[in-house]
Amino acid sequence: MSACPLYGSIIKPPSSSTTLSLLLRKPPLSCNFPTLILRNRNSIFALHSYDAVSTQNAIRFDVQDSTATDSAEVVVEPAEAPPSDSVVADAKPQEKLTKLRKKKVLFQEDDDTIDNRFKLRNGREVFEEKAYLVGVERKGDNEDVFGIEESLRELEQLADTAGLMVVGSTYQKLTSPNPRTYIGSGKVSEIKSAIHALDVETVIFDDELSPGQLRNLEKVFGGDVRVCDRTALILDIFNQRAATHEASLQVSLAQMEYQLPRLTKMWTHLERQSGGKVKGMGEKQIEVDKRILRNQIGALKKELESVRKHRQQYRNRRFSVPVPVVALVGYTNAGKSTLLNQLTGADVFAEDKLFATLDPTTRRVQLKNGKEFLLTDTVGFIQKLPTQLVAAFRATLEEISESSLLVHVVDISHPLAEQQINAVDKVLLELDVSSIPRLMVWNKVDKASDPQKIRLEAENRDDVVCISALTGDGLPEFCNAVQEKLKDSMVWVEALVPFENGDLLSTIHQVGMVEKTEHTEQGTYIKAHVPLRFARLLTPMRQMCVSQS
Ligand SMILES: Nc1nc2c(ncn2[C@@H]2O[C@H](COP(=O)(O)OP(=O)(O)OP(=O)(O)O)[C@@H](O)[C@H]2O)c(=O)[nH]1
Ligand SMILES: [Mg+2]
Repeated sequence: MSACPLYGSIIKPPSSSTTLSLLLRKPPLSCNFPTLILRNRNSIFALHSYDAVSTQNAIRFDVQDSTATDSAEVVVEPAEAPPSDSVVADAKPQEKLTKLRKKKVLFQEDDDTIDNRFKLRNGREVFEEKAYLVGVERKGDNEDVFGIEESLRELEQLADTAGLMVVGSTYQKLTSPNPRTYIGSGKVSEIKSAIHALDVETVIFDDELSPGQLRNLEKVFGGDVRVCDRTALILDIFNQRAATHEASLQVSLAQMEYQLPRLTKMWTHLERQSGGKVKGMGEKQIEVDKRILRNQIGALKKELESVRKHRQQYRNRRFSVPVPVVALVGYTNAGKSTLLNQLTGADVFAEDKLFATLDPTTRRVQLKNGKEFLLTDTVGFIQKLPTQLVAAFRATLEEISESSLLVHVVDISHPLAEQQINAVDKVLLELDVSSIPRLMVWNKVDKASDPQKIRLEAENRDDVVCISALTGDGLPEFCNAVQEKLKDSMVWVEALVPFENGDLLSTIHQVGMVEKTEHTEQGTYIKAHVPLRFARLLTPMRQMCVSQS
């Protein structure tokens, strides 16, 4: 069995001599099913997380053991056994344990303080860790349009969404981040003082840290402080929020790909033992761990592929009824789900948190004039979106690439609305969807400081509609604009539909834009804009029409 390279620390002491109630802080990149091995002078015993009460960011193990003492050492292993060619497979249990990183159980807080820090969020118990945020403002960097303070504010929102309690933040102006520690040595000392003064448990960096930076910072801050970056935090939020099998697979894949280059960390103590040289057991173990992880990544990709095939079949079935599909895209928290709920009476989870939605939801929008279209809600975007996530969510985002129209929902009341628009455009560019027509929607007009000014500005531009998804203001105009835009993506047909194809005629009315119908002896003569896929169906009737004229 191989050790999990990233793990939590014990944050709650045994509460009585007979019941050992341990809270294992779950790291952002923890294994899904860790085994906890508790070892003291007298005994070694293993627990599996499925025996445990799982909270969003902590796992509670309740065990009956009167021999447990506060000097117990704790290690965490993944539950699954490695492939049989693993070099550690034959090692004796005792030896294996010595290879694992050990941690002293530290009991610093009493039960009451700890219990107060459990908060109920969305019906789940979350342990509020104390977090400290750190950013770097690059001197003369015009690309960093968000500005460091705004970027840190967004990071705070992300931390809050993940269930952390932000107790402080700091940033430093640098030409470029320090390759060893991301920030300069003076700043490192300042953060170390803040860690002690504020009892900080997690330090979060606003940019993705290299594996080396992560390792060095963990070393200077000390073993009990968890160091993570924006990417790990976003991955953690996605992990917490993944509700479907497909979303879970996608997040696990992204997490493992993030983890792969960072695997060295676990074995640094072995490297030290071998006199600082990276040869020997530690190195072999890294290779084994990397191979195991690569195998798991391969298996996950295969499983995702089969899930995708199912989804494709479902989508093909949906396309057999040629209702145009409109995809809602936009920055996280812009109001996409609220808009879908308002228009369709759907019950998609919408809240003032980042990444409320992970899975695409599609609902039918029926208009008063009898027309209809399908509206798809998608995962929100964010600046500095981890590339692993974009890649892993490509399947989900296929919903976007196969739609007839993209509706870009913008929170126009946000002070950085323009920067958010640019961040979304950047992701859309990566997704290669430039050929799909777009409609821009300025949402939350009710919340803007000067709604009238916003409305006037929108009127001067022909590609923007102002709405309030919350109050329903502007929704009829939105539906009209969607229809007009859809018309642009349709093709013009003139066809003679025989009377026996009455169903077809009503579908044309449903999905297309009918300009004229005329009953003739041979059937109904129709002039309309219809979706391209549908136009193909009508080809024989179009020829009939030509031969008639
Ligand atoms: N005042 C106001 N609040 C709104 C409006 N539309 C949405 N909201 C609020 O904004 C927050 C985010 O809304 P969601 O619909 O969850 O946003 P989303 O774009 O789906 O977010 P993600 O799923 O995270 O990408 C919620 O608290 C909504 O109530 C609006 O028109 N006006
Ligand atoms: Mg949403």
